[in-house]
Amino acid sequence: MAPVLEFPLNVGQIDDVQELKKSQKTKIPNRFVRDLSERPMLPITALPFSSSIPVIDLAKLMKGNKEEFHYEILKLSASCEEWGFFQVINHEINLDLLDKIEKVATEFFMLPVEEKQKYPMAPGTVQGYGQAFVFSEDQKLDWCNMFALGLVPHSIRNPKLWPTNPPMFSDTVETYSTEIRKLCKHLLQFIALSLGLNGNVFEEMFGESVQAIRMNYYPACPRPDLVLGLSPHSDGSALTVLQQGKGNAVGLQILKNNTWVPIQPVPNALVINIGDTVEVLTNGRYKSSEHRAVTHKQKDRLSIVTFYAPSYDIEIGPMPEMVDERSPSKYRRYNHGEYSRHYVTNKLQGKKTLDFAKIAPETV
Ligand SMILES: COC(=O)C(/C=C/C1=C(C)CCCC1(C)C)=C/O[C@H]1C=C(C)C(=O)O1
Ligand SMILES: O=C(O)CCC(=O)C(=O)O
Ligand SMILES: [Fe+2]
Repeated sequence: MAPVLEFPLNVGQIDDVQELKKSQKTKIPNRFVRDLSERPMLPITALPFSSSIPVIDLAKLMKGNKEEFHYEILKLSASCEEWGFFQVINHEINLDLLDKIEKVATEFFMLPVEEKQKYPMAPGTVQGYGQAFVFSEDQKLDWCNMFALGLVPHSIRNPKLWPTNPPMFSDTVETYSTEIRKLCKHLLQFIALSLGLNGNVFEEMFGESVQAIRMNYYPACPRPDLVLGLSPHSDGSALTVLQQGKGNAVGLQILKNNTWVPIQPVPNALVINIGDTVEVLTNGRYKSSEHRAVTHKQKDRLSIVTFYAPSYDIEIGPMPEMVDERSPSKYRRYNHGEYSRHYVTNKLQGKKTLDFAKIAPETV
């Protein structure tokens, strides 16, 4: 199933942000200037909770003793309930591979714009090079260039969008994605255990999980106070794995208690967040938190993001173990393919996309 819009869209002129930057103008085009209520508060680095996102040691879950395992599982459960985010260390992914994907992604974004535009993201679609989630002429744009590919199942791949340059790009994406897929499977097992469920419950339910990768390149911006790198949203996936470029600016922020909390990168860690699907399956116990990216005046930033989601064929709804008299069902049952289509055909707008699944949107 290709989740695309079927009518022609007029999205207006979408400027390539790296090219805008090269033109050395300090004036930000109006389409990137956010309304006052949406503008980020700067400085962005020293807010009170900035170091609070929990760090989970996967080694303690995979091969720790009983006490270590128990402690880490409790930490995992608290992270998913309170933050919907955590960072994972000792994730068993070769650090050279993390460097390599960052290298090929950076090389790709450094190519001449004409080369990158050989893989265009058509309006209303989410794969290729450009800006996703733009549906109208008057929609504000993100200060970001994106490149995204569907990976699994093979039927969602568009071979025309796989770059031949840099030469190692496609092979590196394949190797990286295989490793990240294993990590997602392990994390979902521990997430199930942290809920008191059978460790295989998600994998058995998901069928052949959908996997996609998106590389986000946020050039430095002369007016980071006026723009957003990426609009506020929650992810439609079950789980998202985010790799932040080494030595980059801090840019990811999570909305917690009505405050945008910056995520300080931990060396060699991967950021994990709970997506809408796990929020629905757990009947809201584990949160798919709203997040966004902001830009930096001097430094560029790269993030490499993997979305891991159930097969489009499966039906989703709160798991019976997560529903009782005190916690009645907050979400209806629906087909994940339909949710996916709904997600990719609407602009990123906080957690609004999840209204699709809510029984009483205003009360959850
Ligand atoms: C911000 O989220 C996304 O960009 C995104 C897109 C994912 C996809 C591709 C880049 C190509 C193949 C299809 C797919 C929709 C998976 C998020 O992915 C989430 C959203 C849904 C829904 C989902 O299943 O994964
Ligand atoms: O770049 C980031 O830190 C955020 C990326 C993100 O949230 C996404 O791609 O869905
Ligand atoms: Fe996201």
